[in-house]
Amino acid sequence: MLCHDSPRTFPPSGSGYSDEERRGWSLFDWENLGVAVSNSYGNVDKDGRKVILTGATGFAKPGEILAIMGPSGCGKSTLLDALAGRLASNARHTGRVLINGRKTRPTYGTMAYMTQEQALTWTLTVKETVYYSAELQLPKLMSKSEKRERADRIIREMGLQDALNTKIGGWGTKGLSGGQKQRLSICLQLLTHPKFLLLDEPTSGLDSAASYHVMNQIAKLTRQYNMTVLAAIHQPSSQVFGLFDNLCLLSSGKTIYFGPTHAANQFFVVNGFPCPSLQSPAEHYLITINTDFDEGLVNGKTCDEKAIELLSESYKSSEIYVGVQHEISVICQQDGDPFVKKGSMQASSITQCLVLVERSFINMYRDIGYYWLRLGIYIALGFAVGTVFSNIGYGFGSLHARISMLMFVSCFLTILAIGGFPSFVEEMKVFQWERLNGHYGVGSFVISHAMSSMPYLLLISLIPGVIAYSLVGLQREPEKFIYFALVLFTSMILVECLMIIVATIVPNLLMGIISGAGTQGLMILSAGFFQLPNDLPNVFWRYPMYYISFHRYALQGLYKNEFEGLKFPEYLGGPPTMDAEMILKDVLQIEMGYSKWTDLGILLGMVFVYRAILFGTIKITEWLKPIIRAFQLSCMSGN
Ligand SMILES: Nc1ncnc2c1ncn2[C@@H]1O[C@H](COP(=O)(O)OP(=O)(O)OP(=O)(O)O)[C@@H](O)[C@H]1O
Repeated sequence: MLCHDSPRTFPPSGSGYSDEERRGWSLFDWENLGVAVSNSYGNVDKDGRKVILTGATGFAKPGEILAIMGPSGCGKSTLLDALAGRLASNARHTGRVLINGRKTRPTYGTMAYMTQEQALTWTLTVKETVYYSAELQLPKLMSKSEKRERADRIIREMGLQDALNTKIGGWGTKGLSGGQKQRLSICLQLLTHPKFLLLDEPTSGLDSAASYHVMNQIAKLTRQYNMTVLAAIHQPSSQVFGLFDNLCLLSSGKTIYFGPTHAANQFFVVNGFPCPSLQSPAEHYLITINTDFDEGLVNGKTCDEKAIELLSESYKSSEIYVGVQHEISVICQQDGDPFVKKGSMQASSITQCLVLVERSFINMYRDIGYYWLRLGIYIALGFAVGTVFSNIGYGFGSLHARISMLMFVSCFLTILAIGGFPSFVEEMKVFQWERLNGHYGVGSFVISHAMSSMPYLLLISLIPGVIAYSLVGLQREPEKFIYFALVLFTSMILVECLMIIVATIVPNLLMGIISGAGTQGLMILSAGFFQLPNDLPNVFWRYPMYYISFHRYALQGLYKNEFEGLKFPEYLGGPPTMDAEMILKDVLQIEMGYSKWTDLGILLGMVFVYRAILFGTIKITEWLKPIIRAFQLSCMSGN
């Protein structure tokens, strides 16, 4: 069996750590950790709970790699999630998790965690992705060239230099392979040399040579920067296995072995499962503890639940387990450094905003579904509106046509923002992943997204606006057209923000599209067109919907803009006796106590309010999640 070059003493010699050793500590320990989920199917107990992990005890130390291994579904990811404080909402954990000997709940940005699901901006190249991430994550005192140097080095170390200018790919565009994406995700996590690095299957999708190179680089950085690394790993080769300091073997949620990698072989020998001479130890352990298949035969012994039970009991009565407990008790007696966020070590908020604006702008430019597709549809609709209402004129019939045309433009064009929803969801996924890993703050995201989308929103409101306005023949004064375009532009900004708020609350694509369309439908219904304002039922529709629907201000502004100054001939042709302002007030029940500019002002004010709501929604969601979880857990334990 291949072992690490310099095996560490285990249990530790002496009873404590020196001050030098404790400086910059990053120490994990967990005792009797159990995880159960509710609302699950399959083997559940009488309370409907399924136990995923039970009695897990262990630790992870700086400068060392702990490998978590076991058959698929044994609870490796669940253990990492529990340690990172990222369990699913239906999961409850028992037992104790300490960081630096203190009970701390890991929050945003306190550790780097590469989950199995990658969230990468698919339109960017490898180089762009790592460069932008370096600018976001690395300290403000570091120069741009130093950041790029580090990014280049990490790209090289992960063997991605040949794919430097390859786009990540997605949505039917093939870019990086699965293994390359995996390595890119590792690059992003390694940029800052984080104190805690959790990797869920870092070598999946990689061939054995690539797996070794990647893990070897991680091992080097682990020793060089004293990082504490935990990696859930499938089927490592002997070479890769030799890089690990400690091993945690799980089977059906039970710990079969936790201790130094080099002592595992002896443990299996003692328990009657010696490793065949030509087999890799890691492979042997995994075959031995896999109970998923009937034919599991190792050295003539069938590996069933009983064998697992035997190994688990044997481990609990072994000296190795005593050693683990001793190590944990030593750790707990130490007064470790408090666990701090890395915020102070990052780029300034202004730099983060500028980098995010640039990155988001490029993504919007390259993702056809973000704006370009909509622009095409808007142009087509601009022509459609222009031809249906062409040369509207000033006859009595034009009164109704004007009202309908303005209604269609202000409501239907904005409702098409739903078309960009898939892109919003993708962007939110990246944001949420980067946020969890503490790459930047919520404020930087909200401001940068608003700024990067402005040019595109101006484009998609102006071009179809010009087409529809000129073909229909609305009032010719430039001031009237500018107002028309400004209302369209502001409405686009608002609807865009509304959809991102929906994507924050409902990140599921289909549910988000339905929720977004439903919300807009309610706003349009209460805008005062389909039912006149005074006829809207007071409860809900008038108060508050009529007052919070931005479509109402857009519609009123557009009506005032178009009708003010016009006179219509009476039906059957006669002298111009119908004053348009009278029509606005008496027929359309428009509030004439203030000018159209006030309507536009309200819309602009709403832009800030909506962005503040987006900021608040993200913050509240982050704040509420642990509270809801705690409430769910107390309900579960009350069962
Ligand atoms: N939130 C959850 N709700 C219901 N079941 C869950 C939940 N989380 C995990 N499980 C179940 O717990 C078991 C362990 O899952 P986990 O993802 O930890 O396994 P794993 O060892 O990481 O597997 P793999 O190696 O295939 O990724 C699986 O059967 C999974 O379906």
